Amino acid sequence: MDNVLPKDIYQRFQRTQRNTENVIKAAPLGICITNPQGYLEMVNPAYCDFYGYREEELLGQHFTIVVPEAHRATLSDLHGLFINGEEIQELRQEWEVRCKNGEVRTIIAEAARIEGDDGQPRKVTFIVDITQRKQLEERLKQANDRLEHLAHHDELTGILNRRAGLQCLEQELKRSSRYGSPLSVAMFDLDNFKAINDTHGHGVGDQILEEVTATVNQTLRETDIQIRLGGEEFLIIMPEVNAEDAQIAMERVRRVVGQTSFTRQALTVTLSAGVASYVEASTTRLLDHADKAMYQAKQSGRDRVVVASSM
Ligand SMILES: Nc1nc2c(ncn2[C@@H]2O[C@H](COP(=O)(O)OP(=O)(O)OP(=O)(O)O)[C@@H](O)[C@H]2O)c(=O)[nH]1
Repeated sequence: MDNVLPKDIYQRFQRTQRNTENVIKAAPLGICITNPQGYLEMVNPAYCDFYGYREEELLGQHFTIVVPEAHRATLSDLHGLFINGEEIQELRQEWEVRCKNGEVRTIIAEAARIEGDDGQPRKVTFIVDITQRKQLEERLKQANDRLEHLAHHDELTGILNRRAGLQCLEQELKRSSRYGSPLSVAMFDLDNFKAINDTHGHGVGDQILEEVTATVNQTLRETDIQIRLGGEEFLIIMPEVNAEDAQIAMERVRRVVGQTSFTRQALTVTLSAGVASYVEASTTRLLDHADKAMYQAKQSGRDRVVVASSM
């Protein structure tokens, strides 16, 4: 280097500077430089393309031109802290930004503090568009939520399915056993449902199941839990309710369902129910008793509630 003339050094320096500028121009990621007050001093083509602005529309503008209204104050504060060196040297964060056409996108912005040729600090920000990744993540989350819901709920009626319902009963039984509180269950089955399907079709049958579920839910207390055991058979868990009150509640359900017209065809349907109350912490025994009581209700003419004899 000793024998290099000052003119050569100057030319080399100029070439290096041009090279750097070309690299910044060609960079696939958006780059901008802001002054200490937050005004844009440099934007590269990728930055302009991403936001949909021309270079001259951005230069001299406050950087929050691309920030949604709700985040402007926060980002301005953060910029001030960062440029004055009160925060970490480099900042990497995910942000929502707004393009010229109003579209909101998600970026990861990585910022570094540099010294400008006037000795003042500058913020260089590199942005990477992660909108698509975010959208995919969101769709994946929604799909997972849906799967999670389907794993525990009956698709037709939206109430708990058999597996989730029985787990729930298990928990409620444990609670009753621990605190010595009452717990009742009512198993019910729609009467002569086959005839409805045969006469009006399976679609109408499905609609009746949906509407009956909603009617029963409205008739119950908020703390009661309705479960679809399968087909036209349901279970209601009534925490803190003794056999006598469960019978009263179930009689009300039976009456309301029997008096309601379902579907556009204004069809009526009745139900038979068996009520059993907790004595010992066995899900199987409790369900068995409710089932037997429901069978008795069917046997003795349907459209009635039978309470299981004490266990
Ligand atoms: N539409 C519809 N029908 C169903 C569904 N699940 C079960 N079923 C029908 O429910 C009917 C049940 O018939 P059965 O078990 O003979 O009982 P029932 O006709 O209700 O007579 P009882 O229970 O003795 O009063 C059958 O026709 C099943 O196909 C369903 O998800 N949708």
